[in-house]
Amino acid sequence: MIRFESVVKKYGDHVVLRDLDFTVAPGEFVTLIGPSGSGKTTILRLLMTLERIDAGRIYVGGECLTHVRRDGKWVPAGEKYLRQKRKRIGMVFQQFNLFPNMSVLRNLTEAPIRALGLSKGEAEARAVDLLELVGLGDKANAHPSTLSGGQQQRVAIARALAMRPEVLLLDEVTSALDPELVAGVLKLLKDIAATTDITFLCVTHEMQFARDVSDRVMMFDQGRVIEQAPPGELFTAPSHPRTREFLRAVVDRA
Ligand SMILES: Nc1ncnc2c1ncn2[C@@H]1O[C@H](COP(=O)(O)OP(=O)(O)OP(=O)(O)O)[C@@H](O)[C@H]1O
Repeated sequence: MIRFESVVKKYGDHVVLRDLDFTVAPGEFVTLIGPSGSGKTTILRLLMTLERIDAGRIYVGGECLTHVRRDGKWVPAGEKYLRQKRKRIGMVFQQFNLFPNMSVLRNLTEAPIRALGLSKGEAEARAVDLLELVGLGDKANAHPSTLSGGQQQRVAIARALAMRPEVLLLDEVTSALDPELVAGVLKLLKDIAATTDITFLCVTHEMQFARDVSDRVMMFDQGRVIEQAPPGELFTAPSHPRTREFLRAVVDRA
């Protein structure tokens, strides 16, 4: 579960998110679409606690991510608290962000050992299972640089899953891939979404993927959700003029 409650995020004088409210239910797959610069990645960065909000509160799994109660008041959470909470949230990035000097296996075991306290054996058993799941059972000892972009992205997905996240954030995960590798990665994510109870929040320009996999699509513009609906509804009969304009532009570009 994810909940944004009256969230404001500014960079200097530039207000990126304005009193933003939305909820993603447990196990739901929600996709954020909208024009460049509208604040979609900022939402993911806030959930990764890479940025601080200026007002409001964010909740993950029913607990507040950004604030703690002290003497009956909400105060911004400290770094130690944020580190704890961050463990429940996985993210897969556009650029894979694998550790280049580690084998594929170690890419998957490093964080579970360090942050979750798993033994090396436990972490390796989990990693081996996940590499099988993403179709890379034979690449455990390979180094990321020897893999294709699609394979590297599969490793990044497996690495995120190795932390058993409650929430998985996807940020344009296919943008850096060669076109022929996109479908395989999207199919993998679709299968994971269908077979786990992970809550997904996804930013993508792949409208077909958004249509295929999402329970709900949120159209975002200038720091606000201007329309949200199941994909069948939003893509076929968008009600907001900005959504219609955006979808037309996306189709024209394709
Ligand atoms: N670190 C930063 N410092 C200053 N401004 C920033 C910073 N990060 C983002 N912004 C600004 O915040 C706004 C929202 O950016 P964000 O990356 O969230 O948009 P987006 O909707 O994800 O765009 P895109 O689809 O192009 O990735 C933009 O105007 C951007 O220039």
